[in-house]
Formats: sequence, C-alpha cells, structure tokens
Amino acid sequence: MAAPIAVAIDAPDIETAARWASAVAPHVSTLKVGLELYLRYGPEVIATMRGASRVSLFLDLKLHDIPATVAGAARAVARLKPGILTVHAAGGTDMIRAAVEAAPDTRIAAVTVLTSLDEQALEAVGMRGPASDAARRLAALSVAAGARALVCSPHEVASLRAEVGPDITMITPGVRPAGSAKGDQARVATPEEALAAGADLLVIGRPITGAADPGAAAASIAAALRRAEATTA
Ligand SMILES: O=c1ccn([C@@H]2O[C@H](COP(=O)(O)O)[C@@H](O)[C@H]2O)c(=O)[nH]1
Repeated sequence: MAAPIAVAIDAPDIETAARWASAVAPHVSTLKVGLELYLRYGPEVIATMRGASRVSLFLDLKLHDIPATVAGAARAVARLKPGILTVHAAGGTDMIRAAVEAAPDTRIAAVTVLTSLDEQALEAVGMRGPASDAARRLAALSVAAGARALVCSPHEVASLRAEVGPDITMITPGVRPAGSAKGDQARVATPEEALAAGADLLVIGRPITGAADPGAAAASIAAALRRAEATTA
C-alpha cells in the first residue's frame, strides 16, 4: 500500500513537475499542487499530474477571502475534482462553510497555523500564546463550519485530534527526515514522529524533490514509515 505521504510538487515548470510526479507516484498516496504551479498553468497541471499516476490530487490553494469570493473560487476548481482543497481557517466560519458548500465532492482542509511561523512570528501578527492554542481554536471553528480535514504542524496533531475526534483527516506539513534542512519551516518533526502523533497524511516537499533521486527519497521515507508502523502494531 502507498505510504500516507503527499509530495509537495512545488516545481518551477510543468516538465519538472511531471518528472517528479512520475518518480514519486509509485511510493506515495498523494500529489500536492500548490500556488506556484497552479497560478502558472491552471487546470493543465492537474491533467499532467493525473497523467503521471493514479494517486490522489491535493490542491493546496489556501483560499482566504470573503465568503462569496471563496465560494466562486472553490466552485471553479471543484470541476477539476481534487480530493482535497485547502482554505485558511482564519477566513472564519462563513468563509469555510462557503467553500464546503461550493465543493461538495471535495474534502475541504482548513489550514490552522502555518508551519513556517514560530512563536515570535505569531506574536508579530497579533496571535499571543502558544501556536497550539491558536491551532486548537481554529480547528474547532473549522470543523464546526464543515471542514473534514485540518492542516497543522506535527506538534499540534495530538491535541487537535482530541479536540475534533477521529473522523477528521489530520494533514501535517513541516515534516523533516532526520538530518534534512528545515529551510523556512519552523514547527517541524520527523515522518515517524508525525505518524506517531496521529497524522493521517504527511506533506513532504523539498526533502524529496530536492534529492538527487526523488523516487528513491520517497521510497526510503515510505519504507521508514512502514517500519515505524510495524513496530507500533
Ligand atoms: O502550514 C503549512 C501549510 C502548507 N504548507 C505547504 O506544504 C509544503 C511543504 O513543503 P516542504 O518543502 O516540505 O517544506 C509546501 O508546499 C507548503 O506550501 C506548509 O509548508 N505549511
């Protein structure tokens, strides 16, 4: 079975994206397309990803606007049938509900607190207190508004799970195999730690796509996850 990994295909062009997608697809459950590729290529890049494999498609657009505008945007991309579409939880209840209603066949995932923000950066944007408090508050609001998935750092998965229950898909970026560069990520953990904390889907980009052989990097992380699961089973 493919590992519960969404590879962030943050490529500068569609040829590179297609190459990465076909290299990693045999090893992972999901390919994630974000703003860089979608803003440049639109639906063409979704078709390219689907051509490369039969894995699930995660469209990470992090919509954040007034409810009517987000509803229109969600309706526009719902035609592409992504498995998951992200919105920012900070857009509020009405905005999240608008996305959920506009894309009924897509799992709306609410991004709680970006994994690139540390406590100092959070305070600078007016969020005092630990990231986990803000994440928990935004998670509860998002699920009440109809979101069926949450995006948070591996550090917050367990407390968010306790808040929202077992039926919500917990998605964690900020995943770094031991020894990988953190880059611009602040709240990070290893794949094994994220899984042990209760994550359902690990988002991993540069540790895979920046490797000399992205297919081998994906296979190696997938194998490490299988080993971790076997020892806890
Ligand atoms: O809080 C968030 C939400 C989304 N992301 C996205 O995940 C990947 C992470 O890529 P890495 O190369 O593994 O850092 C990227 O596409 C982000 O847009 C996130 O990092 N944090």
